[in-house]
Amino acid sequence: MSNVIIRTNDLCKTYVSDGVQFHALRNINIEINSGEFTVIMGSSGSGKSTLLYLLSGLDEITAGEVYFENTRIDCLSDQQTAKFRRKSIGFIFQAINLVPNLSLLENIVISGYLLSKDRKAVNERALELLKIMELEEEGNRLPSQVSGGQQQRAAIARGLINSPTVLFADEPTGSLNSSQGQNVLDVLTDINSMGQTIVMVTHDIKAACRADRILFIKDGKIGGDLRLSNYSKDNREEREIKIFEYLTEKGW
Ligand SMILES: Nc1ncnc2c1ncn2[C@@H]1O[C@H](COP(=O)(O)OP(=O)(O)OP(=O)(O)O)[C@@H](O)[C@H]1O
Repeated sequence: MSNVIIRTNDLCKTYVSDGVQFHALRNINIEINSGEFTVIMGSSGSGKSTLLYLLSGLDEITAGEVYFENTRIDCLSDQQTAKFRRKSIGFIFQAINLVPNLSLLENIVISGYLLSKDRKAVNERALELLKIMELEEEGNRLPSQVSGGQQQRAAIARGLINSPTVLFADEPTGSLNSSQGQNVLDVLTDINSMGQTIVMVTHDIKAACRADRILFIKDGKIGGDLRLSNYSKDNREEREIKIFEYLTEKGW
């Protein structure tokens, strides 16, 4: 049985700005597997975030097809798309985007209340997630009263509140210092080892070495596909060397 969870067929995205077309993604054909930690890497402007937005149904495609658990998501109605987003995906942004006047706990539960009427179950799940994120003491604080790393961990909890099929992350460590970033990556690695499928965009090799697999984008096309699952997750140095070797081999 196939464990492919997301599949694209000749996926394209063209932006039009001031009447000028820009082909941000061209004929992307990829499969993403359930339970894997997939990283999308590439230089600035290569199309990484655009791909993440199309795979998660957050933006409209120009041409091609996107299948999520065998459902074609690029031609859903607005209402179906909204339901799909709430139920099947979680999303973490570089800018974190917590609501500033709500506590961390309120930020987490509010996404749950939008989907489920069982507030008690949502509250219990939120407390469980706060524990996993090591934020038990901070739940009642406002985002401004905790560190950037703690804010991002709360955002991860918010992204997980509805137990999404896939957690998408767009440069989740981009606004954090090195130790906060490592901490957020540790959390993502832990939840992946509990079975959570993750697709993360990064240009940072230290973040990418957490992946089972890295898809490289170059000028809007898939330029490489590297599997790291044969290398121990604990030996990140070996994984970083492998990525460097691969990039050198490709002449990037
Ligand atoms: N709304 C838009 N209108 C026009 N062009 C856009 C738009 N969004 C993105 N682009 C262009 O599409 C290309 C891909 O953008 P994208 O944000 O996906 O790149 P990226 O690899 O994520 O870059 P970065 O690492 O700098 O965030 C870039 O050249 C960008 O300028």
